[in-house]
Amino acid sequence: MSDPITDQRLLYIHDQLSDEDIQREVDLYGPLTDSVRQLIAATLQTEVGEPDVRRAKALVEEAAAILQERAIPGPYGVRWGASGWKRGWGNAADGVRNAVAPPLTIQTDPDGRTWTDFHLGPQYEGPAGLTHGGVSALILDQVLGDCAVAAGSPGMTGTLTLRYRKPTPLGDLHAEARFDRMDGVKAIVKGHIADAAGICVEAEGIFILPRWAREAAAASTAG
Ligand SMILES: CCCCCCCC/C=C\CCCCCCCC(=O)SCCNC(=O)CCNC(=O)[C@H](O)C(C)(C)COP(=O)(O)OP(=O)(O)OC[C@H]1O[C@@H](n2cnc3c(N)ncnc32)[C@H](O)[C@@H]1OP(=O)(O)O
Repeated sequence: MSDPITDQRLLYIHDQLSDEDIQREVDLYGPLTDSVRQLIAATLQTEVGEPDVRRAKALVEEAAAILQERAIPGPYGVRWGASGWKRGWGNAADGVRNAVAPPLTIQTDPDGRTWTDFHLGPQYEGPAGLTHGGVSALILDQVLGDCAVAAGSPGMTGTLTLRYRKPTPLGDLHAEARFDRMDGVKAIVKGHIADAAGICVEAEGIFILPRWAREAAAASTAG
């Protein structure tokens, strides 16, 4: 029987890929992902006639069949190359190969502040003309989670608390996070999403390295 903890561990993979090979994959798959992202927006915005909709559908199905000819059977997981280059390429917020991701390019300043300027297209709509609250949560989860990583305390999200202070428009937005403190094994990180006029959503996250990873880290330090 499959065990979720074992399944999860098996998807953290050190595959020793060289930086040159990883860069080649970025250059190959990145533009494909961008094209699919364009397709998602076009699918919801198009007003062409019925024959064109049907023709587009057939072309999309043909493209999907080509890509499915050889494919991994499940999630991409998190992989590291020989130099330590980390690829969370299936990640729903910033995955290089995930067209559902806005995408986010998350930066970290020397003082540990983690931030991203990003653009949300029409596919992220919740209330009319506004960003879906769950999408804001997705983005804050990732930006706060990366801030915990930058602070040296990576972890799964234990608790994410949000306060939606004012409606978040679609379009150009900014998100940022700062490490607040450790409380035992819990890393506490605070952040927000803002538009040009100010803060829209505030967040506090508690990130915890799972027990199995804490035990593996303790064993490798001891050994
Ligand atoms: C080889 C490398 C391995 C790396 C490992 C990778 C980690 C990720 C790294 C980098 C990612 C960066 C990007 C992230 C961005 C995206 C994040 C997401 O979307 S995450 C998906 C959503 N979250 C879940 O699905 C969590 C599901 N929950 C769990 O897995 C566990 O419940 C977990 C890890 C949260 C805690 O499990 P326990 O077994 O480690 O916890 P116990 O040992 O019982 O408690 C430790 C302390 O934490 C508190 N605690 C436990 N659960 C809590 C919770 N949910 N909220 C707040 N505190 C909690 C407890 O009260 C205890 O506190 P006291 O030490 O007594 O003060």
